Amino acid sequence: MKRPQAQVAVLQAADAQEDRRIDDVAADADLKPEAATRAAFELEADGLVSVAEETLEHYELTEEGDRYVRESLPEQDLYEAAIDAGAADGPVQMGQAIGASGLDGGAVDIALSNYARKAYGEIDSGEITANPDADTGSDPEMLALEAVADGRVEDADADALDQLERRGLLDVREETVRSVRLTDDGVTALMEGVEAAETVDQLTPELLTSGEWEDVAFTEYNVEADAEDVSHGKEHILRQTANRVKDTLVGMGFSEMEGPHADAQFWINDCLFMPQDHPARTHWDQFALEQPDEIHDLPDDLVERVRSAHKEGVGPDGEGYHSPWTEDIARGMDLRGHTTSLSMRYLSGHQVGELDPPERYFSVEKVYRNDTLDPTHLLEFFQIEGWVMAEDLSVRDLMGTFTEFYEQFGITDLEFKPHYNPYTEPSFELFGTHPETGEVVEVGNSGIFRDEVLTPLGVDCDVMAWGLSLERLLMLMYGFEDIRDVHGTLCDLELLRETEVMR
Ligand SMILES: N[C@@H](Cc1ccccc1)C(=O)O
Repeated sequence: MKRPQAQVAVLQAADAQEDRRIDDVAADADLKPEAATRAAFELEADGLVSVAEETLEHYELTEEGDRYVRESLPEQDLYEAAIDAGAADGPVQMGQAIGASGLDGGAVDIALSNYARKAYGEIDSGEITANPDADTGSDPEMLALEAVADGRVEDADADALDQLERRGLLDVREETVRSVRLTDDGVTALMEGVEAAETVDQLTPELLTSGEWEDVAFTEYNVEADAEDVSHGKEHILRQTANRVKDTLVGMGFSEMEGPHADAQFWINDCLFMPQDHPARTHWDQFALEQPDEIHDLPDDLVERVRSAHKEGVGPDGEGYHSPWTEDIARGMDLRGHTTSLSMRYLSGHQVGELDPPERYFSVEKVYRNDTLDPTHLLEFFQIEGWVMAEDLSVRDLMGTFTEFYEQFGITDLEFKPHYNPYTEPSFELFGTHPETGEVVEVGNSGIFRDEVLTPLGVDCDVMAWGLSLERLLMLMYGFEDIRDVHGTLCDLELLRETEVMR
């Protein structure tokens, strides 16, 4: 039988009686560990060897752990000092015990919290007692520290090891170890004789520069052979989904809007008929900018019409809030709390010129809100903004658009709830069902712009609009339960690596 050189070497180095670690096999076979691993997987696919995998844990004391094992744990020091101060007979002043223990700085807090946890005694309103029965000499955590230091991890108590890891006294590193063993077929193959095929299994720089590559025969690929995982960079799932959303909307006839992340309150709030003295004004809890603190280029004619809508109202009866309004406030700069600021810029005709209905625009862009972090909120998220301008739009058009859009992502159980926005009437919130928890999750907000918004913008037909959350869409598509696993500083890299892309 002819086999590539690396496979022959692994076959010859493997044993039928015992598992041999791939690293040892590689050393005997004079191969790099990766090459030996690959050859082993290829041989395994043909039934000539078996490959076993084992996860080994390596324990190592941290610098702090190492110090304690040579001296003592801070809580042991505190206990000794408390006993000396008479705390076994009744409460004594904590300051006295701490002073006598010689502990200072962060060590005091460490001592106190572990002292109480281990029931070495009690700490209450500045006084400390010592439990005379506490056996601090055989503290399980100290014993475990000693076991690790002496290379006898197997003697250590598992709970104590966990606790040491939590206290940062111990580092645990996992290693996957693979070993190979010859199968009966492998033994037979060796007995019948295995020769190295004159094939090349790797294209090397030498082959390329010498030109030899033209004459050699290459080993066939076995695309089914198991192989070692290599985690490489890939597009983030959120970015992938954002691009898919964009493609979907373009497919539905929309064009993309773009515009500033930091924008004037004018575009974020005033154009949306949110009174400057009204609580709704800050309902997204926008972040204000200190530098620059105001925008310079606002269109005068539009500013005038928006001012008038706020102060004098709109329409023959001048309906509206008749609220105070100053341009100074409108010029203030915020991080946008929604991308409806972009919709205002485009609808005003100042971005792409006069619009001729029907028109459809969208954006998939970041927005910023001073929310409280929790499983469904971050301080920033991607909003899928969109609007359709046409004659005679109704709520059915809005619902139909959402149904069509979400269907493309496999979401077919949308629910709508009447809602309030200062700038749309009617307004609707959208909900979907989380595939894992079964909970009904809000995914977006929508409505038909009020005349008080459209008239100053110079739009005289209907406009329906929405802001949907890309992250919530992702949660419904993939079943993620905590948005912090997906992005932000706490994200779970393993989850992101392993999540399969949906198309
Ligand atoms: N701006 C709204 C979404 C929305 C946009 C346009 C019309 C209606 C609602 C939000 O952030 O929730």
